[in-house]
Amino acid sequence: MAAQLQFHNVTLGYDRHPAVHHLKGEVASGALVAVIGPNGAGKSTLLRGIVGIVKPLAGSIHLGGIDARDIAYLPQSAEIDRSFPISVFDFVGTGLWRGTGLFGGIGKTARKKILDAIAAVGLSGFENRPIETLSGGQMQRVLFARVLLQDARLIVLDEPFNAIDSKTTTDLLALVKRWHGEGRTVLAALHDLEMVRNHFSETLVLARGPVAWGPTSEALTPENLMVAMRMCEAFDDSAAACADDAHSQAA
Ligand SMILES: Nc1ncnc2c1ncn2[C@@H]1O[C@H](COP(=O)(O)OP(=O)(O)OP(=O)(O)O)[C@@H](O)[C@H]1O
Repeated sequence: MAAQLQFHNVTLGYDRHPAVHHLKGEVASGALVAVIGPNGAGKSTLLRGIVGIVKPLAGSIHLGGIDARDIAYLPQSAEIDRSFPISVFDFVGTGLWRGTGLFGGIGKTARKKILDAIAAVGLSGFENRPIETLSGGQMQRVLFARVLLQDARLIVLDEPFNAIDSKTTTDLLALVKRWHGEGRTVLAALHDLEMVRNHFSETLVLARGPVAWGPTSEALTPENLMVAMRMCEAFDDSAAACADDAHSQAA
């Protein structure tokens, strides 16, 4: 299977302080990958690196045959400014920007697509509600509807099931499985290890650097989780980029 994503010894971070170190490897097209690790392990940073929000301090990330517009990204809910005055319909409709442009009009076909996406996440009737009035679980459904509409080859989900009830989780997990069944590549940062074991075929255990990466049954072991915990605890947050990273960046 062709690679959808390649990590070439990539280091990602903020203000020259690395948050994810020396990641090498690739994600096959159509893979369903869980990214797990303790708090602060670098999961969000890695996902932000993939979608281009965080630029590598060293090394590189290659997208196999797609460009950044072909990626749908669901950020952590805390990163979304819910006070922005926008309705559910208009927010979900931003998933079509790739086709319509920022100021493109929404025609009949686009309107139907938006309504269908809202219906697919069980929110018919909520179209005119301002997003700030939604519950956490409803907002998560809205975010999934926007991803659905993006029709992307690569889908990147940052803690998509955080703080939502089991019914919502079941519904949204079914969407993830549908995307996987359609041959899309899906990466998700997750904390629920039971869910990972039961539903994700591949797992990357991250602790600033990779601890293990492969079939979930081999990567998600108590030993690897213990190593990840220790590595995160020992990590020096104020460390600068490695000398060889600084060199390769300058080159
Ligand atoms: N915008 C930022 N500026 C500076 N440092 C940041 C920024 N975002 C994250 N970091 C730091 O990068 C490191 C990795 O954070 P990251 O959010 O990627 O971890 P995570 O695995 O997603 O954690 P969690 O499970 O708690 O969401 C942490 O030390 C964090 O403080």
